[in-house]
Amino acid sequence: MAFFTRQLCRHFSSSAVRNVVIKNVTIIGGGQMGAGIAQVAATTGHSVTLVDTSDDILKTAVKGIEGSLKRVVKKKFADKPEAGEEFIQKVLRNVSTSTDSGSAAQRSDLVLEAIVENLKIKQDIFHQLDKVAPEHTIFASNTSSLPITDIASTTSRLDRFGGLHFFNPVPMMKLVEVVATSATSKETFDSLLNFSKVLGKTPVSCKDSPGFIVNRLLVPYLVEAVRLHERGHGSKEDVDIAMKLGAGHPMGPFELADYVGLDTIKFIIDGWSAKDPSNPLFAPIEMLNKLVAEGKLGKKTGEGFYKYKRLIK
Ligand SMILES: CCCCCCC[C@H](O)CC(=O)SCCNC(=O)CCNC(=O)[C@H](O)C(C)(C)COP(=O)([O-])OP(=O)([O-])OC[C@H]1O[C@@H](n2cnc3c(N)ncnc32)[C@H](O)[C@@H]1OP(=O)([O-])[O-]
Ligand SMILES: NC(=O)c1ccc[n+]([C@@H]2O[C@H](COP(=O)([O-])OP(=O)(O)OC[C@H]3O[C@@H](n4cnc5c(N)ncnc54)[C@H](O)[C@@H]3O)[C@@H](O)[C@H]2O)c1
Repeated sequence: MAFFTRQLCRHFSSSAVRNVVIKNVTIIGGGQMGAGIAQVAATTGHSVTLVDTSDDILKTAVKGIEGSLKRVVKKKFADKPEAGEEFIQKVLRNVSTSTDSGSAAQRSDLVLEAIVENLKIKQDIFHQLDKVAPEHTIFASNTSSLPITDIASTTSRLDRFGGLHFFNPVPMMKLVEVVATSATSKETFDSLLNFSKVLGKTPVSCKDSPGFIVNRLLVPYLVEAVRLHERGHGSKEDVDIAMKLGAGHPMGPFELADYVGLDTIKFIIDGWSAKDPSNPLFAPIEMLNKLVAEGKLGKKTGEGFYKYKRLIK
């Protein structure tokens, strides 16, 4: 009963919070996803603070954003290099960096987390930020596989908490899965939906179910590709060619796994296996575990299933 009363109070205390127009955004985690989301949010005129654990990581993240903007500009401003450079500088002026998530959150309409796929770490950070962020501030996670309800559970703003699941590479991929838990308010959900549209993305609505829509279908596919190869039924190269030319995918499953990051894929499979240990789909995958143990995490470290000359960042 006490728990129920507490939940009701939370809903009442925030009933004054209407649709939040998101202008100031804090993004926690300046890795592949956080940097990509920061880029898109800054390009669409938002004021973005990108937070990570060290200035060196943040420097690399901003360099990555600049590199990605150069690729965009090469096409968009093909005949006007000066206008292209001006565009890049304008976008970069919208991005600031910080190693202090607390002070960044104090100035934010939205705090979006894109850190390592680990429930405890995500819970801890939101628990801390909940104490300092303004009442109207919406919290969201970019998790690939963890229940938003579990991540939100360490905060007192269950009605102002949702999922915003972007896809890699963020500047190119049009989809955002907008996830509502049973406690997410309609105002919060609408604000997140609207934010996704302002970023130029196409949002779809998802329930807080494992893997939402895309990963619930993509992860079993990827896992089966690796097992097929482990059984000796096809080389990595042939599996990738087959899925590109036979199924029209832009990348084969091994290329995609390297692109996403093998550590992230291992976190997802291990997490789902812990929740559903008898499901053979999520049993350990020897080849994947070995590569992760060796620090071969895919394109971001220069080697995964394949070797890469050029790193992502
Ligand atoms: C396995 C999954 C398991 C689950 C794991 C969870 C994952 C997660 O939760 C969900 C996901 O994200 S799932 C993953 C979902 N993701 C997928 O499924 C991705 C599937 N792959 C693809 O859609 C395409 O291969 C790409 C769009 C990545 C590249 O296109 P391409 O034609 O094959 O190769 P290209 O020639 O290199 O690039 C062409 C042009 O694209 C542009 N551009 C590219 N990157 C850019 C960037 N970062 N910035 C700016 N621009 C960028 C640029 O204009 C470039 O021209 P440039 O002249 O070279 O500068
Ligand atoms: N890689 C993908 O294709 C993809 C796609 C969609 C969603 N996601 C999800 O996005 C999240 C991030 O994935 P990624 O691929 O960008 O990972 P990444 O390893 O590239 O980046 C994670 C970043 O978070 C930083 N970080 C870790 N703990 C932190 C903390 N306490 N405070 C601040 N920064 C911290 C790390 O230093 C790193 O820079 C994960 O939850 C992942 O499941 C990944």
